[in-house]
Amino acid sequence: MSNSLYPIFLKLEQLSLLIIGGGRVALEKLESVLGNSPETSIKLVAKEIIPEVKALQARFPKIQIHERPYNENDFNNADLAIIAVNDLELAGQIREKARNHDLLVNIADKPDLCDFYLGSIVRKGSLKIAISTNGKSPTIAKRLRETFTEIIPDEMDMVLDNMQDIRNQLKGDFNYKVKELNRVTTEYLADGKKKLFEFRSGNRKADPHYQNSPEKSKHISRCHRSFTSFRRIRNYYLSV
Ligand SMILES: C[C@@]1(CC(=O)O)c2cc3[nH]c(cc4nc(cc5[nH]c(cc(n2)[C@H]1CCC(=O)O)[C@@](C)(CC(=O)O)[C@@H]5CCC(=O)O)C(CC(=O)O)=C4CCC(=O)O)c(CCC(=O)O)c3CC(=O)O
Ligand SMILES: NC(=O)C1=CN([C@@H]2O[C@H](COP(=O)(O)OP(=O)(O)OC[C@H]3O[C@@H](n4cnc5c(N)ncnc54)[C@H](O)[C@@H]3O)[C@@H](O)[C@H]2O)C=CC1
Repeated sequence: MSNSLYPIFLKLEQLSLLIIGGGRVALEKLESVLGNSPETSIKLVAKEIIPEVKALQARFPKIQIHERPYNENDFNNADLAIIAVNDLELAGQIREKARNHDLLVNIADKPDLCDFYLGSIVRKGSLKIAISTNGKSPTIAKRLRETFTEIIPDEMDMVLDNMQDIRNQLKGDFNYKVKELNRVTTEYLADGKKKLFEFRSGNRKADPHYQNSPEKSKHISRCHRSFTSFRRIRNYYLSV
């Protein structure tokens, strides 16, 4: 079986999501969506809706809930749909209607009918990793999520903050930036804090106030911790 799924990272909060179904599976999908993109505009329609789904409305005011059978108008203005109904034939019919309205569709229990799958999602601050097993084993996707969440240190976010600072400080054309960022990360992965800090404080070397300030010590320890973590992650993977 080929693995031709193509992952993208949607700005879901700028789109409109239609969910049909209000049972356990709809709840699971909603939690995944809201956990990552809490401001998403969601219209949920289902004949019967479990209390846990209804309760989400209090915390996430952009969910509109309609307890009734779905109808054709529900597809208007939606960009994506997640279908979690307990009836395959019905799911197939809903998919056709959604397609006629140019929506991309996920049908929870029918991979063959899906335009997209939901992934298992690892989050560490700004880092996000989406995992798919090509539909073969959602349980392994979940286990991998747990493993990565455990082994990637929380300080990973500091690595990203530092790299963003460095990136913003670089002056030059695109090729120069690419070269510098590759050089910086190669060096720091190899030997760490000193060079990174010199680079980071480069434009403040002439500032005696900064050189003796608590701010400088804070920056050194922050850089040190974040790149130590980064090296630890990398060395771990190189050793297994
Ligand atoms: C194809 C896909 C389409 C889609 O739903 O998007 C799909 C399909 C199906 N799932 C089924 C069952 C389960 N799904 C889960 C869990 C998750 N399922 C998710 C995604 C996907 N599930 C897509 C493929 C992703 C990939 O490529 O790997 C996750 C990652 C994301 C999310 O849903 O948020 C989320 C984990 C989130 C997390 O915790 O990190 C569990 C485990 C549990 O709940 O503990 C079970 C029970 C155990 C088992 O079967 O493994 C069944 C059988 C239904 C039945 O038998 O009735 C089908 C239908 C079929 O395979 O035919
Ligand atoms: N992809 C996945 O992760 C998994 C998928 N599944 C499958 O997902 C499906 C849904 O599971 P549950 O949420 O547990 O089922 P459920 O029976 O609790 O929920 C089905 C929902 O569909 C609604 N519904 C039915 N007909 C409707 C209509 N005409 N208009 C509007 N709403 C309608 C019902 O009111 C209910 O809210 C099942 O078929 C199950 O096999 C189950 C486990 C995991």
